[in-house]
Amino acid sequence: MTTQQLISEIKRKKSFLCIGLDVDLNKIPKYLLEKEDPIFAFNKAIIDATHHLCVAYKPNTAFYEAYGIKGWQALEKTINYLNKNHPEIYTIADAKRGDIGNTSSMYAKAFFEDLGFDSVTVAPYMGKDSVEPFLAFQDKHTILLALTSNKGAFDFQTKIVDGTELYKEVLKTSKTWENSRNLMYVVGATKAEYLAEIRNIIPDSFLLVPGVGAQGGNLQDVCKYGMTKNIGLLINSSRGIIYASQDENFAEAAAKKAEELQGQMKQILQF
Ligand SMILES: O=c1ccn([C@@H]2O[C@H](COP(=O)(O)O)[C@@H](O)[C@H]2O)c(=O)[nH]1
Repeated sequence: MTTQQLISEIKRKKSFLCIGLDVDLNKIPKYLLEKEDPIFAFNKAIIDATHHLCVAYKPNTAFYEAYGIKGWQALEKTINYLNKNHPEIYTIADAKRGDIGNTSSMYAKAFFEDLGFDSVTVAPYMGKDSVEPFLAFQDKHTILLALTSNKGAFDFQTKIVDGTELYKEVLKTSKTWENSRNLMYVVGATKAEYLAEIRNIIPDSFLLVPGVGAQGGNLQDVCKYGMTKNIGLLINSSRGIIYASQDENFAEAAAKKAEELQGQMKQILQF
């Protein structure tokens, strides 16, 4: 999906909500465990109930890899279901990959060609040659970790290196890489106070913003400092939406939570 198509969808749905599909078998309703593929059954119910409220879904691959071959099959079924039934919805493989060039090429092939995701999250630590194999794919996005939502972000990302914070160096340097138009960046909602400075460096790039809901980030603050004329934000909530209830009504409860966030987004987009 192109950036322009994503922007059109955001405007059409009046939503820049991304729902995280982080399926933990200990947290889903017990009756689903009887199904042949409980993870996919859960995802399908969540997608069916929420697809009109969001513009993106983000499965974090850890939650699938943790269940071995069955988990990977459930991930494949989920992305196939989305691409077949909701091709207008943007998909993010939150996999945080990145390695030497030839290995990164294989990661890119796995997520973009084999699974058919629109984007994948990538760690910038190994530098240009570890990221460019992802950027080589046309109409696919590479979402680079910039300033993450966790406390550990202060261990390295905000450290001053050669007179500038490391995360700012990631933003500045990555703009010079081949096909950098295919870049988006992760900035945690818990780091909203950094967004004004981030926007000075990357005024137009899309940001994937996890950390509202369970991690305590604030939607209004993120929008105040991070929104661009083309919105430029995908706000992710995972646990805050998908685990709204553990009863049989879990999908409706998730839709209610998603609707609350989408309602706030709709209001913000009016101004
Ligand atoms: O900085 C980051 C990068 C990625 N994540 C991921 O986003 C979701 C957040 O889930 P919640 O349940 O809404 O807290 C999860 O998959 C994280 O691994 C992040 O939180 N922060």
